[in-house]
Amino acid sequence: MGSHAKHVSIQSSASPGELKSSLLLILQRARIINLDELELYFGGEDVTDMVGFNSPRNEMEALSSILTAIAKLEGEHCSTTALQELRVVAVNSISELGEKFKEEKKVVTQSSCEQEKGLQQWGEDQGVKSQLEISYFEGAGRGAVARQDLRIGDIALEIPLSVVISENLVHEYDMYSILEKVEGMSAETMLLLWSMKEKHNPDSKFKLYFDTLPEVFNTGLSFGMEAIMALDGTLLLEEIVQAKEHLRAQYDELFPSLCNDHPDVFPPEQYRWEQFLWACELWYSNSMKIMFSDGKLRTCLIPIAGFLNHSTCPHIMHYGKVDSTKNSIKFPLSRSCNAGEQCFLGYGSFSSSHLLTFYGFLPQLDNYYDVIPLDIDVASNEDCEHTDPTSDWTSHMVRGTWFSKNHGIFHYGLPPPLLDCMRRSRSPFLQSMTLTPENLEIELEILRDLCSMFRRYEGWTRRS
Ligand SMILES: C[S@@+](CC[C@H](N)C(=O)[O-])C[C@H]1O[C@@H](n2cnc3c(N)ncnc32)[C@H](O)[C@@H]1O
Repeated sequence: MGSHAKHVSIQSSASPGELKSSLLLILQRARIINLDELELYFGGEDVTDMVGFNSPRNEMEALSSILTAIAKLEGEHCSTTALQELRVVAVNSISELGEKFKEEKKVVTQSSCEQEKGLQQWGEDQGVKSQLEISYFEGAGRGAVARQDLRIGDIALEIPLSVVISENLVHEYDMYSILEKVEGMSAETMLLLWSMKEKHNPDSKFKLYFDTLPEVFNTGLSFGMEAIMALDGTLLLEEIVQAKEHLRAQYDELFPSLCNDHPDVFPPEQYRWEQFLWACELWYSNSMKIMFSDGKLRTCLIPIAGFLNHSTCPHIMHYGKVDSTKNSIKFPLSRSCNAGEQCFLGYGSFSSSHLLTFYGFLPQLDNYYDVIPLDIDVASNEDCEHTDPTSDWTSHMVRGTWFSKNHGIFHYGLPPPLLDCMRRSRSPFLQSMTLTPENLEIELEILRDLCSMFRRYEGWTRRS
């Protein structure tokens, strides 16, 4: 790390070129600080491999952290022209990144959004502050569009807690006294059962919200026979089948007994399996995890914010915490969004199979989180743990080698911890990766091992 711990000094008379170079030096360090576990795994053994671009997420987080540091310095009265100019260079870099990883979605002009407008109006009457309006987009349903030019730090949306659907709400309903006695009942399941019934309540406070929800979600959980047949033999189908089996078991544990024991509270016609699945899809694809002022993380449905679509390089990244002074949830911008442009949220670092199973869409751009887990017999690789502290990963995976920076010998675009583990299983006392005949022999063995391992996934790769 030695050479990376240097200070970066910026002259007040720095030229634009010098400012760009300074930003790059700071950015190289910020990228490392903001690496996530997956990026560390695929990154390399040496931090110098990770000072370059790692992923849109890492780049956005790194640039945002630089802006935060600049704002902090300015707050401490260190405001200088050089600092302000550095800020401009960082903001421009974020815009360039946004352009490069832009999600292209066309507005469907012929679809009216009367119901959505009604919900927006209801929200605003309840104290929602919104800089967004709703439109339909090709292949993505509704999405939110900036009403005016929005800059970094602007609040695109602010939702008071009074219109957020969270576990506290269920406590006010008669089903709560029944559900709280059911062993193993979670707050999420209570909310799910509550939403199945509330959807049909003509007097619900959330009637306008329920009216805007799709009748059909089309996530992987409700894929029809044709899609299932097409996915035969894939890891994706395995994920979908497992998720569905889990939900079915959960449903069978609760029904029909709840309906039999309390038909007035759980009318059988509102608690069929298809309706349960609809509610699961609603919660999987529309809920957000929010940190409340008491420090508890709660799964919530947030009307209006639920119209925001996902992007790999979103405008809104840092959300999910209740502002205790305002008792609201704010959605601030991490990159600017021009008037008329769709404003995207980051749902999380999900693989495409997860997005398809639980949200029903595939991202347009390359997904850095698409990984294939590998089963490696760790028992025969015990030496890995003792000889090298950097190889203590217990699970291994691969992803598209085009994401990798290093394709040369000893690397092959594959994750270093995986190769390391395989090398040590072949030669526990291997010292270095030098071009000796012995090492090359080991490399050949490893490549053969990899070939046979990947052959097991051939069915999957041929289909994907
Ligand atoms: C929170 S909702 C967003 C609003 C949604 N488009 C609607 O009309 O209700 C999440 C759902 O939006 C869709 N979606 C979100 N991001 C998308 C994207 N980038 N491309 C396509 N569909 C997307 C998926 O159907 C997903 O399940």
